Amino acid sequence: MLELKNISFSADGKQILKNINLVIDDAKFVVITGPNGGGKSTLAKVIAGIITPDSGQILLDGQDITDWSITDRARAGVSFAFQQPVRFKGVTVKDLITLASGKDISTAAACDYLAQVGLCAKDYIDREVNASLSGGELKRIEIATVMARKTKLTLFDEPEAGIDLWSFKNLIDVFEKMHDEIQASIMIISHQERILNIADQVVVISNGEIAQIGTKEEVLPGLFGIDPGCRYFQGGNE
Ligand SMILES: Nc1ncnc2c1ncn2[C@@H]1O[C@H](COP(=O)(O)OP(=O)(O)OP(=O)(O)O)[C@@H](O)[C@H]1O
Repeated sequence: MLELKNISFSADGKQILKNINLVIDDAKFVVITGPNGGGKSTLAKVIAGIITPDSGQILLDGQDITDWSITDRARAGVSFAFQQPVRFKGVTVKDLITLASGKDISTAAACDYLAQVGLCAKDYIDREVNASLSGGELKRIEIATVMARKTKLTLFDEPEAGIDLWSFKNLIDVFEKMHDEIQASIMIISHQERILNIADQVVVISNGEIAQIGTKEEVLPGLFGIDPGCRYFQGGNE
């Protein structure tokens, strides 16, 4: 279980997160949504240890990890898939998936992860994770590595961004499979209605605060009912 207690964060004199209190139970599929600039990515970075909050506590299974480094949090089972994935010059896709899995997996097993994210494994398995990969390819490779890592809590920041050509349904299948197989908590920042639809819990962050929290049945009607003429959320890519 992940617990955030009174998390606040400011930068450049602006309060970006204001006293956030949130509990993510084990094996839950949580979607964080809300208007642009509301503080969603900042919150994910606080959880992953990329930025340190000014005040408040982060507890993972009751243990205070507020001062832990990204590496220590990763070892404790927190993974973060960036909005803009990082490239690793000199490292092949197979190396990256093997590193992520933490054991010496076979080429066939590594290829299986690539196939699940819609990449033809033979075309990618030996490629270097460098600038020659497109943004969408890189994003899918990152999702494959996160699947191989099988961590307790995985954070995805707008996983749908840049993967337009990959059928949206596949992405949803990947998340549902991860959720079912690993019994892990998945926390996804998304504006996509179809991702919101598969959430156990939806958290709306606006202006640095939790504006609403509940099941999709509780939260979605209010969100979509605000202004029927102006749909804030995007439908999935058909
Ligand atoms: N290091 C920083 N210095 C100054 N302002 C920042 C910093 N990081 C974030 N912000 C501001 O904090 C606010 C929240 O940013 P954040 O990226 O968390 O929003 P978001 O909800 O993820 O937005 P989006 O939906 O557009 O991705 C924005 O107004 C952003 O400009």
